[in-house]
Amino acid sequence: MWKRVASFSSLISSKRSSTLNQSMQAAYAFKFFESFTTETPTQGKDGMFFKGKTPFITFVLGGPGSGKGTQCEKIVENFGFTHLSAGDLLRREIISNTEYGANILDTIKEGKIVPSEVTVKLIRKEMESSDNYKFLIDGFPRSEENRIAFERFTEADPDIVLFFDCPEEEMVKRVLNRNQGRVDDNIDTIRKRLKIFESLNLPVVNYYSKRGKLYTINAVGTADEIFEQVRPVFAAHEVDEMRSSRPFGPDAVHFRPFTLSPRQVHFSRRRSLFPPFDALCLAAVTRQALGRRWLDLVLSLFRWRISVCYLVFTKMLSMSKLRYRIKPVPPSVLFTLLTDSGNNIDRMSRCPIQDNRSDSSIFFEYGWNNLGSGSGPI
Ligand SMILES: Nc1ncnc2c1ncn2[C@@H]1O[C@H](COP(=O)(O)OP(=O)(O)O)[C@@H](O)[C@H]1O
Ligand SMILES: Nc1ccn([C@H]2C[C@H](O)[C@@H](COP(=O)(O)OP(=O)(O)O)O2)c(=O)n1
Repeated sequence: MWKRVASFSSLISSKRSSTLNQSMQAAYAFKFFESFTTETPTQGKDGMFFKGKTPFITFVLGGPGSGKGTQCEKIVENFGFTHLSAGDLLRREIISNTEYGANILDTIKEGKIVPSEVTVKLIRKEMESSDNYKFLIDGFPRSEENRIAFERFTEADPDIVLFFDCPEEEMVKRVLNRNQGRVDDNIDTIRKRLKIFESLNLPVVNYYSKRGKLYTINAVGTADEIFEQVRPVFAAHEVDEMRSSRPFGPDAVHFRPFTLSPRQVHFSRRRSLFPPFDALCLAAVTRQALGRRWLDLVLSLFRWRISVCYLVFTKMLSMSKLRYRIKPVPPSVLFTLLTDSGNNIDRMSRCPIQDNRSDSSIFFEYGWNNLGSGSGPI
């Protein structure tokens, strides 16, 4: 059955399938998938496996024994991802003795790659049943065929691609010491897997490198040392993620899961909350400073210490996680800060009409020109 099926999967280009017996794999892949699945796969994210939140997908690539699984455990602990190891999912099929378990076992023993549709289906099923939206997909895609099948069936694109770069001899040493009773952890299969890694996996690595998604990690060193290279990648993206899931602010308007293209989501995630306020502050300070003699610039900045403090405060806030918990200061409060506190004495002494009205109302009556436009007492 595994090798009898003659129909080609429409997902796999015949050009790519020429490498390493790919055409044969492709030939039985689609039929295999048809039998494997109990439902007709529909393309697109809507209603498929994403429950109201754009998934955050990380592909974890690297040769056998490069330490992918070890680092994934640390990423899960530190950043709350759900770890989906393609190899583990396939091994689970073997252990559960599903109809195709035996075929998967043969493929793995040979050091070859299981038909993409099978692996994609298993991954997608796990994603669908997970409450999490942050996924580490370990050991996938292992070939261009894997990558294309994933894109087609899920219409999803990885946010990050990690590549653990490890010398071959180190990988061989680690795999032979792995001691997990795996059928493919023997020198013959490892040599085959390394060849396949080079011919099929490295093109995928190059593909993501060209698209600017690849983070190459030097996989030599202790697990902790390696994780110190991995940590900043996720720390940076964690901030972006929190920004995109904020319930208020500019992103809230732009963040509409499932209707944005991955590119649009990418940009909306990077939209800052504070630029309008920062710009307003900066404009206010600059305006005050313009037209003065250069010596007055320092004084004006001092006079505007509150707005400067606000500027620094918002900048710091925009870089911290607190930004998601603190609502931005409304423009009216900002104007009050700019007009009342910093210029109180000066403005009152220069204002053509001395009265008891609130500082803000005087500002709105006399405008910028009557505020702090001299080098009087601060
Ligand atoms: N940095 C490291 N230094 C030495 N051994 C490691 C390191 N990282 C992982 N290992 C060991 O190497 C073996 C393979 O690691 P694993 O995480 O399973 O790799 P992969 O998932 O890439 O095949 C395991 O026995 C693991 O304990
Ligand atoms: N995308 C994948 C991932 C794994 N496989 C098969 C073939 C691989 O040799 C085995 C084991 O994969 P696994 O990711 O567990 O291997 P390593 O952790 O890299 O040693 O599973 C596959 O066919 N397609």
